[in-house]
Amino acid sequence: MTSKDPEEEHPSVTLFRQYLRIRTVQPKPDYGAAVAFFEERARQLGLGCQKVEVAPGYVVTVLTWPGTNPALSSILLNSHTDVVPVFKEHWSHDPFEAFKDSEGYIYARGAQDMKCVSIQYLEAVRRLKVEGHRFPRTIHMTFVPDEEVGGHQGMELFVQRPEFHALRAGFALDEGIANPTDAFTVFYSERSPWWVRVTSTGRPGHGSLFIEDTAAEKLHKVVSSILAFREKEWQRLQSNPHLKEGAVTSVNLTKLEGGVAYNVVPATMSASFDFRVAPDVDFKAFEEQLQSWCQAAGEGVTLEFAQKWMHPQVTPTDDSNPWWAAFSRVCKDMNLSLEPEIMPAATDSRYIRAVGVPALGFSPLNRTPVLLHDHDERLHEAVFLRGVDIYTRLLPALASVPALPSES
Ligand code: MET
Ligand SMILES: [Zn+2]
Ligand SMILES: [Zn+2]
Repeated sequence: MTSKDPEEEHPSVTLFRQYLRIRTVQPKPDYGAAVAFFEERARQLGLGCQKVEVAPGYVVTVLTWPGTNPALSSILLNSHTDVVPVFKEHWSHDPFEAFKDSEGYIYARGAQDMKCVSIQYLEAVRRLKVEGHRFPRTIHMTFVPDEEVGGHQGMELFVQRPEFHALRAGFALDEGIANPTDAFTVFYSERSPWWVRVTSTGRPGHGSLFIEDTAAEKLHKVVSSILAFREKEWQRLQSNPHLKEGAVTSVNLTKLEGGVAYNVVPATMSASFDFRVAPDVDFKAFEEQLQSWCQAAGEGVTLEFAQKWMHPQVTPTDDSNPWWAAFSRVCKDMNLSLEPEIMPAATDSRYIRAVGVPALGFSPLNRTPVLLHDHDERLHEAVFLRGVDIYTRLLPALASVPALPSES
C-alpha cells in the first residue's frame, strides 16, 4: 500500500496525518481540537459519542459500537490524546506537520506515542462496520487527556466516575512500545512510578569556610546511596539475559536544586529522583530503605513523594485468562511473534487494572526503532497500516469472547 504519489495515499494514513497535526502537546495541549476530531469520526462512522468532563477543560471522549448482547461486558480500547514536548531544533522536519518522506516514514510527535494507535482502532472499527459485522460485545474507544503528565486529570479521575462503570469494561487494550525486530511487545504489567524529592537542610555560612554539617554533604550521601542502588539494579539486569528492563527497579537523578551564590553555603538543597519500581518489590520494605538512606545521611534530611503508585497489578498471560487466550490466538493465527513484558514506563493501564479490569499494553508496531519521546519520532506508513490489519483481526476475537462464568 506504500505509494510515492501523495494522490494515492491510503485514506487511513491521511487520517493519521491529520490527527498528528493537531497540537495536543504538553504543557498546553489543544484538547478542544482533538475532541472535535473524534466527534467528527463518530459522526462519520455512525458510532455513539459521549463526552465526559472529568475536570474543567479535561474531556474524555468515548466512541461506542454497541454489541448484540448487552448482557456481556465490553471491550475498552484506550488511547491518550496528549503528546510530550519537542526540541524542534533537533528534528529533521516540523514535528507537527506530519511530513512523509519518499520512503514512507511519517515524522511527527505522537507518531508512535500514541496517535497511531488511536487511528488504528478507529480504522479497524470502520472496516469491520463497513463489512457489515456485528459482535456480541460492545466496543468502546476512549480518548483521554493528561496521560503524559500523570493521568491525574484524565484516566485517574475517569475510572472513578459513574460513566466509566456504565461502560462495564471486561477487558482493555492500551498503549505498548514499538519493537525494532520482527516481534511485537505486549505488556501485562507495569513498574510503579515513584517520584521522590529528597531535601537536605544544614548549616549555612561563608563559602570560604570549612562549615560542618552542610546540606550539600548530606545530600551527597543520599545521592550516592541511591546511585549505588541504581548501579546494582543495572548490573543485575546486565548479568541476567532472561531479565527484561521492566523486571528490575530503575532510578534516575532528574533534578538538583538549591543555592543562591558561589560564596554562600545554602541551608537547603534538594535532589529529585524518578524511580520505576518493579512489580515484585516489597513496597513497604523499599520505602523503609529510602527512609534509612536519608537517616544515615544525618539530621535534617527528609523525603517527599510527588508520585507514589502502590497498586501494581498483573494481567495473566496464560489460557486461564480468556482475554489473553483470544488475543494470543489471533497473533498465532497471523504468525505474529509476541514478547510479553513488564512495561518499564507507566501508562493509563495502571488505573484501569487497579479498578479490576484486565489490560494489555500493545502498540502493533514491529520493525520500528523505539522513538517515543525522542527527536524525529516517526513511523512507516506500511507498519501503521499493518497495525490496522492486526486490530481488524483482534477486535472480532475479543468482542466475541463467550460469556465468562461471572457473566452467565
Ligand atoms: C509517571 S506518569 C506517566 C507519564 C509517562 N507515561 C511516563 O511513564 O513517564
Ligand atoms: Zn503514551
Ligand atoms: Zn509517552
